[in-house]
Amino acid sequence: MTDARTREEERERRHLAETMRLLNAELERLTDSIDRSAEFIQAQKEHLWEHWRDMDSSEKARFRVDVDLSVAQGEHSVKRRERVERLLDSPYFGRVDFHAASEAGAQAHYIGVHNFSDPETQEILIHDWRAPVSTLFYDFESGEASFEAPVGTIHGEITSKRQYKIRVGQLEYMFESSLNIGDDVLRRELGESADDRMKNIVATIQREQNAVIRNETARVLILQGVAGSGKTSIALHRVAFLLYRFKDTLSSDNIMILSPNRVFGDYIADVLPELGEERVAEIDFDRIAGKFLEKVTGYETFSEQVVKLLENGDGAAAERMRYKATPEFVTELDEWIASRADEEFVPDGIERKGRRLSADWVADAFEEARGLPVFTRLDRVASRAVNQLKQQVLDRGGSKWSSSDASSVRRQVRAMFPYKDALAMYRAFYDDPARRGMFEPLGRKRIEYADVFPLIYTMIRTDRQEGYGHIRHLVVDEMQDYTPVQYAVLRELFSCDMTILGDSNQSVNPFSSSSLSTIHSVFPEADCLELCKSYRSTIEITEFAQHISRNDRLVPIERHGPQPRIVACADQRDQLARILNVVERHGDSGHRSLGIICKTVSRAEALHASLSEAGVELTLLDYESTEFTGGIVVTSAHVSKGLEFDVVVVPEVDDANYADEMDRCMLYIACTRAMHELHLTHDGSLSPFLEFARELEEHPDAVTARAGEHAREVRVG
Ligand SMILES: Nc1ncnc2c1ncn2[C@@H]1O[C@H](COP(=O)(O)OP(=O)(O)OP(=O)(O)O)[C@@H](O)[C@H]1O
Repeated sequence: MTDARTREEERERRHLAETMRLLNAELERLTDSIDRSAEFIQAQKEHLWEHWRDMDSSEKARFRVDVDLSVAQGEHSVKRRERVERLLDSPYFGRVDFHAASEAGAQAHYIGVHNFSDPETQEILIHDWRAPVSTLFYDFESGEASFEAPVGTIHGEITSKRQYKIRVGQLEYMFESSLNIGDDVLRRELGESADDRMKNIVATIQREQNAVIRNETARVLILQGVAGSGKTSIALHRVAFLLYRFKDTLSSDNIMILSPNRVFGDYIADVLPELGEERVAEIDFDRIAGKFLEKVTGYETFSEQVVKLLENGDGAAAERMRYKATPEFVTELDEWIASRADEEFVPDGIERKGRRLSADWVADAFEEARGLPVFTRLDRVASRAVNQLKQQVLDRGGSKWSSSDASSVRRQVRAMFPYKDALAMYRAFYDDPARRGMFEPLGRKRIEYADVFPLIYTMIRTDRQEGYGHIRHLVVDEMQDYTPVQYAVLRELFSCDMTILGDSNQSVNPFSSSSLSTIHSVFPEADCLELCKSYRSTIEITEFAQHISRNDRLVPIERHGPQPRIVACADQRDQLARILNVVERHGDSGHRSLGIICKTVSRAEALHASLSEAGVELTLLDYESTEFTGGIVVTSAHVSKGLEFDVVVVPEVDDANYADEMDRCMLYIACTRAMHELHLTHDGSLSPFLEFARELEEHPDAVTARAGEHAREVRVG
């Protein structure tokens, strides 16, 4: 190391020590203030209990205000203390020296997860990564640069940029990097083992990712990104950015994430708290379906549909799905619903208790409510009729008006329209000979998944429904798995900004997946952005997965690891032994998480049972799971969406198991979950999707003795 570098590093260590000293002093000050607030509140409460009877109402009110104020101050200090605690672990990760054109010299700006100012001088010692000046760190190399400050654009020159890794207050390494966020630091970060949960990436956000995070103008932003390009991470950082940028008008209560399942929701749950923001509410399409259909009809779930297709491909069902998965279908259904009122409502006279309203009166009342959904319109006519007739009956004197009279009037109005509810109407949509056979309920009271959202859409378009009015920003992950009609439902329920992200190569159902252009046709006003760099996996794993499902736009990050292994096994027993072998070696490696990803949940259950019997401690993740656990996990490709593991094993990659297009999607998803190592096992012939990798195939002779003891005559999955 040169003398100059040693001196610089020494200077940085002193700066770090001084920052830590100030942070520790602030921590102490906040802890004192929290303790004092707690003591004050306790004293006030005791005083209140003792003197409650003697106090007049104004005194009581004053006391309550004082207590409320102290509670609020205490809560504020607790939040600040949490931030200081986070900074004490790693106060900053970057520094940018910027010489503003209007100033005499360059100034060093340290960037961390939160702002921190010197309590005495108020000088900003650490800038929040979301602050305007921090864009210099993410968006520019050395040389000319500018950023948008509240006072306008500040032009100048970046004279130096540094990156640091500080853990538990200790400087582990630092890099001088004139480039964007240096590759060395990024590679080091990516080379680390997977955490149990998704982690924040503030220290190494790349320029193209920063553009998505800091986009303030798009009302709807659609982000297509290859596997492992950081879409989910970016969406969460974008939420944190928006909460910071619009802190006066936007809170975490106004944001919702629509995620593919609860395991995924749990997996990402820590990112926002790590960034100093509250968790945001989460929802999925199954819960939306439950809310609407609970009292209407039974229905197949998305996962049941996927299982049906994977286990016993049903051509006619696939045809129905395909028909209902186009934007044209939404237009057709929409137009049909809109024309029902004009075509099928037949006004008639209403009679009750000897009083009558004419068919013309009814027609006029119905016309006046034009613009409302048809069932709301009928209710409006019925309410007006009830009021009119009731008034007439009461004016005449002598007779009374009861609730059964009102019900009779409502029944008469409903009888003027041939459908009793949205479900009846939706069924009738398929009476048209051109659509015959496209609606096949699963028994008397259960509909196919492909009908769930068309029906919900019909319900929304025909009757007033409660939406999510308080939500101001919705994040939709795995966008490719949702059909245009699901987007139409979202549009009706959420009239807010959206960030929609996904990857068309990772669809779990090729019959009803949506491409970027399909989604764009539902949101023509959307800004579309694309992320092509893939960060998760080593170049060897990424290239392997590219052969399964090619995306020419994908650019792998330069990080190397072992070649994926395909192990040809003698039989099921041998295959189980090979998997046990990987599990055993995993225990001794430095890696933390291992995902064994089967094609379906039922295969995952069987393998979970076999491995548990062999004494392996592991967790099964299935459709009912709500938590993501680290360690060794057995799951299905569908459930593994969005997750990642240090090491992945994909069992049973034979030609019977991975044969059609849907299987290809599953195999691609499974392989792209691996960060550092990928193992595939099979007995029988290799899947045609892996033909390209024949030369990687290993044909070990015999089962290893230790593993062989555990292996039994069981199916692997
Ligand atoms: N700029 C970055 N710095 C460090 N790590 C990154 C960066 N971008 C992405 N990663 C890492 O890459 C991995 C993939 O990120 P993420 O899960 O957000 O990608 P994704 O596009 O949603 O993946 P998929 O669609 O395959 O589920 C994560 O481990 C994430 O931390």
